[in-house]
Amino acid sequence: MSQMKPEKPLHHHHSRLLTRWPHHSNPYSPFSKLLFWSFCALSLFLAFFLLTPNSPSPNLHSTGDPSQNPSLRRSLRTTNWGGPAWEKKVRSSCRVRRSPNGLTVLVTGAAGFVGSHLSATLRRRGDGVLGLDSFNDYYDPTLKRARQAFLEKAGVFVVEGDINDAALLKKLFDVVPFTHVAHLAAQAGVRYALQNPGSYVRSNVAGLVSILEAAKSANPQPAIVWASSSSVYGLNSRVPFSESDRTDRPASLYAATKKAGEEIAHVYNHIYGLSITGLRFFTVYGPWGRPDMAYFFFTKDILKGKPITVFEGHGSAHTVARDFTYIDDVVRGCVAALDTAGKSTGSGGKKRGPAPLRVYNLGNTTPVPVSELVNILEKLLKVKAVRKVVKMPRNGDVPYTHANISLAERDLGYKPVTDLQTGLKRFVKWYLDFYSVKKEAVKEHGGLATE
Ligand SMILES: O=C(O)[C@H]1O[C@H](OP(=O)(O)OP(=O)(O)OC[C@H]2O[C@@H](n3ccc(=O)[nH]c3=O)[C@H](O)[C@@H]2O)[C@H](O)[C@@H](O)[C@@H]1O
Repeated sequence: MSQMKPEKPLHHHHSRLLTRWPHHSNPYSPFSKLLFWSFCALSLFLAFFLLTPNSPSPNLHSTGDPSQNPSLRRSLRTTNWGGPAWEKKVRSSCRVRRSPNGLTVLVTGAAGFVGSHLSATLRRRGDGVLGLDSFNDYYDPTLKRARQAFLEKAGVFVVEGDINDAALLKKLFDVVPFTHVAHLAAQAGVRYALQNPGSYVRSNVAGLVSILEAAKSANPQPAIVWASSSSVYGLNSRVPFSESDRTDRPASLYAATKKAGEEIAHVYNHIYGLSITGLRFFTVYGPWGRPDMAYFFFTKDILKGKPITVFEGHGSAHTVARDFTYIDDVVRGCVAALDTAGKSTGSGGKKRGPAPLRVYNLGNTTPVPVSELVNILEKLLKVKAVRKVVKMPRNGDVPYTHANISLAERDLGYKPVTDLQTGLKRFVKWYLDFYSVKKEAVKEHGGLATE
């Protein structure tokens, strides 16, 4: 593509180009100019797409970021949705089996960790559920495909597509009168933002806007429940974290994009009357979890006998701890948020009256030090971890999270019931089964917990 870059001053380039079209007697005619500028625009466009480098990370490559990810670029360009058979699958997945109050929910990020659990739970209850997922390769897509397989068995169709694909979203809202959107598609992970900042902006900012644009134009307008993050509290030092605390000092770009999402939610609620609920998740873990999260790759590395890096804090904030929250508890919170979401009031892009705008912490209320997380994993796996304790790098991590959940308790009836020991036991059981870890193989590294 480099030959498409202008090497000479533009006017040279201009006249040289125009000599290729001799039938235009006047090289400066309006038509020639139009051709010339179209060519320049096309060259720039192609150069932008084809010369953008790929992610440098070998195992956490690119994300929901079309410019950084060739496979995603392809999937955005090729239309693999539409047609009568596809529409039939969409409609059947959205059929409500629980009347009269059944919901019809579009779940974005349905092949993701929280999205897959939420989709299955809603479908089991008899709600109509349609999934949407880009299946990008931020982490192993085979795990996403496995989640898709269990959703298919549960009667949930997952459409393969991107949240930034406005035509696809319009089509979905044309085919199905969704009552709710559970928007869980996002570029997750705090530390990866240092490697691929653009993917956070595209998924968490542009992607959210794209969903809200589609929702505000839909008729009826759905209510939106979406995933914010405990990371919005950033450098807040008041504990436990309450929804009324400051969230204007994010420590990572990830947190900044989630905080931006909360402000964007305000705009769409204010202008268009969309009912919007943001849920601040606190380090959600459990079976079918995300391989980029510490509890997951610690398990993998401990089983392999590989060293794990355990962060410790700086100065007085010595203990690094998280309010780890078990997936089933979080899913109950999501379902309650959907059930209690008031209606959007607008139609056809016009606001008709005020609509609810809510934000809730979904945490566990019991922070546990990361060193204790490792102790529990060691006991469950019966393998001693090889720990490398290092000072927490300045990579966007915060030392401590702790949720005050009284608001969610009051409005959603949210009540987490799973402690870290219990939740990790279920995770480890799933992990060993899913990856077919043989007891014999594990014993080589020191043994394995037996039930
Ligand atoms: O709830 C949240 O707000 C966030 O929770 C997690 O972010 P995080 O809490 O950083 O979860 P992990 O990446 O699993 O890290 C857990 C703990 O392990 C520590 N850690 C991580 C990696 C490592 O190599 N060593 C280590 O000690 C981290 O500092 C952190 O304290 C998710 O990755 C985010 O997507 C989510 O928004």
